[in-house]
Amino acid sequence: MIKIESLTVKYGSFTALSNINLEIGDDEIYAVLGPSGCGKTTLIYALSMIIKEFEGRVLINDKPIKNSDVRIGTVLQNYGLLPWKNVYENALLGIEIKDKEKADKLYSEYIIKELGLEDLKYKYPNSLSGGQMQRVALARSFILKPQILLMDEPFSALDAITREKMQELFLNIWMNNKVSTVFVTHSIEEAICIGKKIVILSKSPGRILKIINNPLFGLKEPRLSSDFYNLSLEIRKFIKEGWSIEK
Ligand SMILES: Nc1ncnc2c1ncn2[C@@H]1O[C@H](COP(=O)(O)OP(=O)(O)OP(=O)(O)O)[C@@H](O)[C@H]1O
Repeated sequence: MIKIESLTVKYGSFTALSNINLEIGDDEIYAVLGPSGCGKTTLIYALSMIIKEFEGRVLINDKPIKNSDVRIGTVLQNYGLLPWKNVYENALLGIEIKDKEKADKLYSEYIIKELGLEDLKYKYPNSLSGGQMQRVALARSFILKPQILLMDEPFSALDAITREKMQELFLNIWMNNKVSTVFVTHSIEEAICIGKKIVILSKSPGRILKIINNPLFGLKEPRLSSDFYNLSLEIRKFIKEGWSIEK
């Protein structure tokens, strides 16, 4: 469980994120939508302790994040792969750093296979496409068996069809390994496919404008439901107003 209480993050005198309050259960994915520059990455950085100075509190299972030894899986925009390690080594990097003893070879192989990385195992990051690198970063996060999962536009480098496949694959793996997850995206459709809750942030400094309980979460093929279109229209209308008018 991630509890975010009155979180405000500043860069010097500039406020990037303002008074965020969220409670993300162990079996929940919060999809975060917000305009460019509103502080979505800043939120991921604060939750992953890349940014350590902030106002308010972040608790993981009721312990301040700074004092917890929680395993955090992150898929960041720059993928965070080490260029001198191959795909297999990069995928196992998180667990080997955190807890070599617990590295589960069978599970690692399963995730690598599920993410279609078997044939790429001995390749190096400089010979991979953006989408392939995203899959390696995703594999690394799952292999870590994290207690919380933070994803910053993890599928942005993929074409539409591969992106849909990856969303489905991600959800399949996640459903079998549920963990509190924050998933940042620019895509309304992706938020509906992935988020149990959809959080809409304001323009900078990012504040929470709305949290939507997503009735389509967990459906096998949400895009085929007529409610999918209605919900995306509703969100689109809300965003159009919410992001253009200062509230
Ligand atoms: N290290 C930094 N120093 C000063 N300002 C920063 C720093 N990092 C980010 N910012 C500013 O903080 C604001 C929020 O940035 P952030 O990257 O969190 O936004 P974002 O919502 O993720 O944007 P995008 O959707 O474009 O990726 C922006 O105005 C950005 O310019």
